[in-house]
Amino acid sequence: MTTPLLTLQGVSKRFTLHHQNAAQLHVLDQVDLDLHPGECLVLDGPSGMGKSTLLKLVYANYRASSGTIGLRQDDGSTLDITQATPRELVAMRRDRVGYVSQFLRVIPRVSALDVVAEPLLGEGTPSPGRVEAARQEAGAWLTRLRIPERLWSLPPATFSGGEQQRINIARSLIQPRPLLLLDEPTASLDKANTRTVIELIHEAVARGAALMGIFHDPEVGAAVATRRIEIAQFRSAP
Ligand SMILES: Nc1ncnc2c1ncn2[C@@H]1O[C@H](COP(=O)(O)OP(=O)(O)OP(=O)(O)O)[C@@H](O)[C@H]1O
Repeated sequence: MTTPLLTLQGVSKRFTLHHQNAAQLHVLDQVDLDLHPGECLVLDGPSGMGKSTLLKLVYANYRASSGTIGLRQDDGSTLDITQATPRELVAMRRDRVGYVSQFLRVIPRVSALDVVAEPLLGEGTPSPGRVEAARQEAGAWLTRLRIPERLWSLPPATFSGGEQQRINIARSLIQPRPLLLLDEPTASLDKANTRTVIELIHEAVARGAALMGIFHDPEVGAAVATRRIEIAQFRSAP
């Protein structure tokens, strides 16, 4: 077995509900989990059990109440995401971890093509050649995800839910990062685009990425999973 890319040890998450006299909501308790390159781990479990919360902890949208989340770096060292500085998190999201949620965070006045190309531009001011190459690549992704060319120059704010979701997928996958977190990436998609996303997931697994995802469509989950876990096992009594 390969060395894990991601290692969760004793990870717990409680929310403090400030509108309810600071009551504590215990969502995840003592999560121990390894994720290896070339795996697609599907999170199963009823609604509200903490599947999205687990992905958000790994992406550092939420801070763990306890435990460590280790992400192996290229030099063999480990970044503990729970302790990472803002600068380390920016670099982590740029280079190492992609996150596809159901919703696109729209950037005002930026065209769909540039929204998708942007992760390829890196830091600083890119050369015109680099911008052109990134746009070419973005166009290939938009074509593959069946976004009509007439939409490429428009900002995605007014796109349909399924179109926005495909822009989000292209933007999140265009840069081949080692870890991908997928929160219902096919929720608004038709059959043809769902099949394309399944192919993209298979390609990411084949290149050695590690994936962790939530799929409410059981057929999609079955098509992509190399391993599954039931998230309810990490629930504790409040
Ligand atoms: N920011 C937050 N503040 C307070 N409670 C939260 C917050 N985020 C999530 N929760 C609560 O944590 C619990 C788990 O939510 P989560 O979204 O992780 O569930 P899920 O398993 O992904 O559900 P679904 O399958 O319905 O998407 C829910 O009870 C939810 O209300």
